[in-house]
Amino acid sequence: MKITSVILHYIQMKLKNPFTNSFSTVKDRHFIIVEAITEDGATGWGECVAFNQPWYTEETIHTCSYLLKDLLIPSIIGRQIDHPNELESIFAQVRRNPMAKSALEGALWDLYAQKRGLSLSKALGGQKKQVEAGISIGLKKNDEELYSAIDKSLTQGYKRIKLKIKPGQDISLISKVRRRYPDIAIMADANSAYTLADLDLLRELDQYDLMMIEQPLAYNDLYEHALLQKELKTKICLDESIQSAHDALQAIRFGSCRVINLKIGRVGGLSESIKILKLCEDEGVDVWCGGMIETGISRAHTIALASMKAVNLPGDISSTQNYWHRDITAPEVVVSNGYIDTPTSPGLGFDIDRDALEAFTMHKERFHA
Ligand SMILES: O=C(O)CCC(=O)C1=CC=C[C@@H](O)[C@@H]1C(=O)O
Ligand SMILES: [Mg+2]
Repeated sequence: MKITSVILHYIQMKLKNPFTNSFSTVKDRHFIIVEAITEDGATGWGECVAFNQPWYTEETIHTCSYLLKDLLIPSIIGRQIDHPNELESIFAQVRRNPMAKSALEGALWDLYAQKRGLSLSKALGGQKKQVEAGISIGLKKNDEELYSAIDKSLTQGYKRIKLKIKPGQDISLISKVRRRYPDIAIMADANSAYTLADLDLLRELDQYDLMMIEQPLAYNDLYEHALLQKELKTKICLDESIQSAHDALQAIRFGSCRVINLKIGRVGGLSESIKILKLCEDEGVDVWCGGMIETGISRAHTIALASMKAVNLPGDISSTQNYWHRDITAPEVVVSNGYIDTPTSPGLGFDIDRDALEAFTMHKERFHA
């Protein structure tokens, strides 16, 4: 296939409710939606999931915009590309910056799947007809709000609940939730809010039967997580620390984690994600697909990835209704009894709602061969 033009749609979407974690409260989301068009007139879609500020990883929507416009789009436009795997060497001129690369790579995977008449799931090698959905619940103003969010998630059938924690809202929060809900599957995500000086506190979490604790220590650390994992019964899951298959290899070999939260954007795209899944399968490490408070486009990529056999735990793949009044894809992502059906039609399996896309668009930029 040959990409003859790319349109970047800069959009802004307001969340139904603010989402708070240890470092930030997200109220509205800016995305760059990538529309890539081939010489045959086919259209593929990708999404840049970076945040406005670099509190999660170092990338932002602005750094991604610069890289897409000045380096990544020019490197592929007008060029014959037979398989999205070829992008790894084409993008090698840019070190790191996985979210920028992933935004464009996702559109090429969509095109590649369409061209072969396959769903994205099948094009990746996915086998599951349905994927297991978990939900991520942000920090709340008080216990009542937290319990009501948990109750709602349980009614909707989510397979596991992820709770955000931070210093001052950790043992107290988890112990109360565990007392009130003795049998539910819960895990905690700290977004790097602790250090090894908090070892005693982190050890205390062992008594609450958490499925795992996600990214307790520094966003770029592997060494101290390995020391911590030796001290804990609870499995450590890494999120921010894993930005490539090589990071995943090091983390597994060092013993820094027993679980990986695989986010397509954070690791540079679907091709790199597949390498990580293969590694996890070979090494017997648990893995699930995370989300980025994203639109239906990125969710569609994530659902396709989660349909692969190596993904063995429910992901952060909540329904459209969880974050948005209106999404830019149709139909909505629906979670039913804790499952999402893997789409079977060619490509993403979701249509782009052009009216919604236009309604959220702040500006667009076009690039031609
Ligand atoms: O998209 C989703 O539903 C998951 C959201 C979520 O939990 C996160 C998204 C992005 C940054 C964090 O706040 C958090 C995470 O760390 O996994
Ligand atoms: Mg996380």
